[in-house]
Amino acid sequence: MDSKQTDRRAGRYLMQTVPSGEGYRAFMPEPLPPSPKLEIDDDLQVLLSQADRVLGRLDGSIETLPHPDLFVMMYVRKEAVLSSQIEGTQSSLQDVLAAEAEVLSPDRPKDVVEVVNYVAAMNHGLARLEALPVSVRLIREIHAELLANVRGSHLTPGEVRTSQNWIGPAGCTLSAAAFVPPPPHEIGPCLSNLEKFLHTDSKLPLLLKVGLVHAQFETIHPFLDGNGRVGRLLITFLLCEREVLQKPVLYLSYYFKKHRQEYYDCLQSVRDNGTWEEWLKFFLRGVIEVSKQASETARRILSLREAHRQIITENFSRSAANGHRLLDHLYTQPIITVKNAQDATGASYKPANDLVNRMTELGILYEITGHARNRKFKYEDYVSLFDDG
Ligand SMILES: Nc1ncnc2c1ncn2[C@@H]1O[C@H](COP(=O)(O)OP(=O)(O)OP(=O)(O)O)[C@@H](O)[C@H]1O
Repeated sequence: MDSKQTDRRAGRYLMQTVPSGEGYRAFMPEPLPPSPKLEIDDDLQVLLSQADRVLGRLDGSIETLPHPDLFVMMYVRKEAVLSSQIEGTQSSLQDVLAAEAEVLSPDRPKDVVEVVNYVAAMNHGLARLEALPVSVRLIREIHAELLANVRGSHLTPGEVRTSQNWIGPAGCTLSAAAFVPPPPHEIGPCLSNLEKFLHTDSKLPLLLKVGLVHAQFETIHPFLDGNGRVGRLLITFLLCEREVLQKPVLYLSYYFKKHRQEYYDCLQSVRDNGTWEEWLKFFLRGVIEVSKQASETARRILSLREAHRQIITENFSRSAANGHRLLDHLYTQPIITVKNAQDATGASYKPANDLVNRMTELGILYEITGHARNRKFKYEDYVSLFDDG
């Protein structure tokens, strides 16, 4: 493709002026799919088949887990932490798990609320997919969940922006921005074109479609805040909606974070040079990398659970059933109090306390507060499986 064909392929810059007379260039994306159409060369083809294969394998390996939903919940939390870290919050997976053990704790850090909101947005979106296709309406609902009652809530949760925004180093002016997305009156038409593309039954392989949609969404930048997070959630929702994945287990936040500059450069080059294929290669490499990692995590969970079930069977003659019950509970809530253990097993305080103490002696749980009262216990081996990133 020659450069004349590509430099307007993704859209064009429109000169705009603010009332003070200052000029800037806002970008107007062309509707998808790209024209001239995607050139699927050997490299792209190989990446596409590999991504399809590893994603299929990931989907299958989740099915082999005894409690796939437990894995999914941990995964969603990890994604929430990573995704919120890209945005600049500082909570760790440990903070989130600890806060969940004490849901009503008044000293729950604000950053954790943001992460918990991300989990809520994910769950809301997945539940809504039963009744509503991935659409502008769903995108707005997810945005409303994501920014409800947190920093940024003044930024109109669930509403597309009515003012011009821009991307650039902190404090930069509109005219010095790295990128200025479409003017506010163009957001409606841009989003409805995107929705049309989503619902058009094209022959485009799904992963390419998802990659195109993510990049286009980031270019439209329809909200004042949270565009990165909503755009990453869209990837997961589309894969679940089209049943490539039975469970929401593909998250690219870690990959985008690790290759942040390349990620931004690829998006910018699509706009400036129409290089959709290069972006898609970057995207597919991410799908391959994170699918492999997630399959490996699933495999390790399976063997960890087997090993710990065995230890419990050998060491708990009478209370093995409660031990197994608590063990399974730990896969959803890996930091617990004795009260949590009571709730999970149905045992009264004394046997639940004995159970937790015995699991601590056996090295399955670790007490993390160092206090004699209000103790918290962590299922360290499990949590550390999610430590990457
Ligand atoms: N040239 C660019 N430089 C930086 N980010 C860009 C660029 N182009 C698009 N983006 C997108 O903008 C997103 C950030 O937008 P916004 O701050 O609204 O989202 P967020 O969810 O609050 O942040 P984050 O994505 O950092 O978590 C990035 O994740 C990226 O997808």
